[in-house]
Amino acid sequence: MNKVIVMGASGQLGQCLRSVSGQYPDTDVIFPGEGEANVLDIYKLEELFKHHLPQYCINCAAYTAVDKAESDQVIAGKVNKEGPQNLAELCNKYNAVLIHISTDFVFSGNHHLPYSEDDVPAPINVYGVTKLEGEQVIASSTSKFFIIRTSWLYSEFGNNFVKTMLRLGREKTELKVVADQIGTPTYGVDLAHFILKIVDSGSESYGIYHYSNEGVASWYDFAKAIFEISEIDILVYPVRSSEFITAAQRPSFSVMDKSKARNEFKLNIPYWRESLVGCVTEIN
Ligand SMILES: NC(=O)C1=CN([C@@H]2O[C@H](COP(=O)(O)OP(=O)(O)OC[C@H]3O[C@@H](n4cnc5c(N)ncnc54)[C@H](OP(=O)(O)O)[C@@H]3O)[C@@H](O)[C@H]2O)C=CC1
Ligand SMILES: Cc1cn([C@H]2C[C@H](O)[C@@H](COP(=O)(O)OP(=O)(O)O[C@H]3O[C@@H](C)C(=O)[C@@H](O)[C@H]3O)O2)c(=O)[nH]c1=O
Repeated sequence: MNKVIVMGASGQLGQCLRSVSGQYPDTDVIFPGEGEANVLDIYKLEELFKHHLPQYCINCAAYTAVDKAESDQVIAGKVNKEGPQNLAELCNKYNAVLIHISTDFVFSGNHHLPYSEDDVPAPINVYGVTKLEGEQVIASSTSKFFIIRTSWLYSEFGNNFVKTMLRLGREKTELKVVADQIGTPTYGVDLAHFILKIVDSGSESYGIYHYSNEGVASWYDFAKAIFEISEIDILVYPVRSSEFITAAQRPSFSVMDKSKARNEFKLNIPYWRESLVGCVTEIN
């Protein structure tokens, strides 16, 4: 029986993991409460490791407020860099595998073809910089790690773009959504299955993996699909990023190539719209 401990258990992805963990009977997944699993509290973290002696640690804890990070660099840096460093050092000491979640926002967005794991990251906002630092510090602190870069995460849990659109759809009659940022949505429940499949597989092919749903969309396409599937009648206008001003700049293209994950773990990844239908049904 694999013992797995989840950090950031009450966040969106943490809750997705909780919702599917029962489908993995050979894995004992522990979800510590927030008080006992602050990734910046190395002493309490070590107590957790000593007590549970996990084979895997899944790090879903992060500072994810992309715009706020621009003016909150210190705390974003601590959570997204020092947190992973603490966990990597403990995993190394207690011989556990670290599964850490990173982001498409480590890339600049200057590509026109999907980013592979070998492409050089060059983040263009504070959140992306701190997430890249988290990746780098893991790679220099331990060797048994999986870093999963994902993108545009949504689910029935926590805060995300789908839930924001459903709320705005109830409050407004029209909406502007950027059409010049291209990426791929990822259903958190699909990602949670991928993470627990890695654990189940016992794979030692450590390293960085890209994972999102299949396909390509702009935030505008994504919003249109959310309203269509939910049968919400609202006018949605495609706009340029320059017409929707935000504190943080976002990559204009962050589609990721998933062939490494697909081949290594024999995955059949759902197309983004299919998974969106499942999520919206779940929310309704
Ligand atoms: N959301 C997205 O669109 C994407 C997310 N990712 C990555 O996926 C991962 C999961 O994201 P998601 O679940 O959506 O994020 P959430 O913001 O929903 O969850 C993050 C969790 O981490 C917790 N947390 C913050 N600081 C600490 C700390 N010091 N110690 C322990 N826990 C802490 C938060 O608690 P609290 O709320 O109390 O601060 C929250 O529960 C993150 O690594 C993120 O960078 C990657 C691509 C897209
Ligand atoms: C609410 C809203 C947003 N937008 C734009 C702003 C932004 O460019 C885009 C997405 O907005 P959000 O702020 O919801 O999403 P954002 O926080 O940028 O999402 C990112 O989060 C981090 C954590 C990641 O790692 C990324 O992969 C990505 O998912 O949509 C509109 O154009 N119209 C709107 O009404």
